[in-house]
Amino acid sequence: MTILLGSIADDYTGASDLANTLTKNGLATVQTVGIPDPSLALPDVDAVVVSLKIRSVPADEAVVAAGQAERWLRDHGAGHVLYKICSTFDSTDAGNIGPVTEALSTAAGGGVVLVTPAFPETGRTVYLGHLFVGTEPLNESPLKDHPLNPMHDANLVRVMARQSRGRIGLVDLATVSAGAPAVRARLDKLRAEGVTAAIADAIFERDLEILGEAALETPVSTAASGLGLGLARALVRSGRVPPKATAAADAIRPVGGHAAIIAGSCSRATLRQLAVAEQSMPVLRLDPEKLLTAAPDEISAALSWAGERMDAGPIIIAASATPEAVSRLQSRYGREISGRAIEAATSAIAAELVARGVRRLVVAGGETSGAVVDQLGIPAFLIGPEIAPGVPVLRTIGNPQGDMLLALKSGNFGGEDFFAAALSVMH
Ligand SMILES: Nc1ncnc2c1ncn2[C@@H]1O[C@H](COP(=O)(O)OP(=O)(O)O)[C@@H](O)[C@H]1O
Ligand SMILES: O=C(O)[C@@H](O)C(=O)COP(=O)(O)O
Repeated sequence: MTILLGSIADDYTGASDLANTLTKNGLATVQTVGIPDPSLALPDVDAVVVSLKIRSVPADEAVVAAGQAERWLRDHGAGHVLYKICSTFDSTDAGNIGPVTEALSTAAGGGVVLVTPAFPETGRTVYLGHLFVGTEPLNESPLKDHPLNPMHDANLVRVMARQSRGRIGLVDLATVSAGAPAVRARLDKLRAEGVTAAIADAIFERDLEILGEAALETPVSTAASGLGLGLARALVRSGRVPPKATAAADAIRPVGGHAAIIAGSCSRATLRQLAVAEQSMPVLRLDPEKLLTAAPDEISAALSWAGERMDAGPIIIAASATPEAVSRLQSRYGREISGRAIEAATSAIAAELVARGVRRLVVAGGETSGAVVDQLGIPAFLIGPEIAPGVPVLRTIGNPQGDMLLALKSGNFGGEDFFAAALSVMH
């Protein structure tokens, strides 16, 4: 297999979001969970997105994992490697967006790395280095209350500088609007000034097309799905993408079995989606404190509840809680400990539901999805049709439990009827 574009995603929902964008923009794409085992039969694709679960781990761990994935992607032909981060730049000051970007750039021979979380289709825009989520600056958006990576600064040049050894520059909107040659000239100037990475403004898709064209001439970029759109379109325009039969129809073939939804995201969007779904589906609200203090009991109670309802239709099990409840729990038990314990419990519940016949599974939350997919041991996914911007249907490849359909929903994504919409295309 020789690929044109490689990506390392810092979480699994983000990986499926990017794989969806690449597929929609003309690249046959597969999502792998970690570096694929050589025995795994992958289809012939233009792009591979290696999903890692490194968004919230110590930066040095993330650097090692991303470096191994980069080598695999380069060995399989990738001329450009995109480090897929969150469109809301989720990371703390000790986060790894800076360190991983620097390590990938060094491995590829240096230069200025273009960095942009812009993803206009989901309302993420960047102006003068400041990230907006819809109409709100990042630090006033719901991301200020994220359970693991609360975001308190919308100025990404500053955020990235706090995580980086090198200097961080800006490619402003006026330069982007002037076209790819102007962006290249700006990167050359920044490089001469000793800058190692630059936040790029982008508001419209055409900005991302320009940035994609400029980035494709460099070995590494760091971005959300928006730049994926630009890179994919630039590759297609270059005539280097061989024609292929579309795999979307194959990816959506029915799998039968029971259907379940597991939610660990505490985002405003997920809380609303749960409230809406509660009107038409059985929803079990887990007791988050019990998941920390008496997990086996709470898990087996949840499984009995599910067992009584699964034959009749889809069920939802959620740990999700309001920002106030999350912060109460965290102040008692610690942020990291609460998050990891709840992930362990939700993934244990998901695995047991699959053992009892669930074959269609929707997971809400990036960290939660990572924990669930790891627990199930799924090695890779084909990309099916889009349910909502950034969320495709996924079909397992090489799954020990047999073929399953999944949707890994980023906490912030999807309309208020997302859960019903997802199940309506997963049969
Ligand atoms: N009630 C709760 N209290 C505290 N933390 C929670 C609660 N419910 C879920 N969590 C944790 O919050 C984190 C949510 O992150 P994630 O799954 O990535 O969602 P999102 O996609 O919204 O960022 C996970 O670590 C999850 O275990
Ligand atoms: O870029 C995005 O916003 C998503 O692809 C993503 O990574 C979201 O992260 P989670 O909300 O943690 O799933």
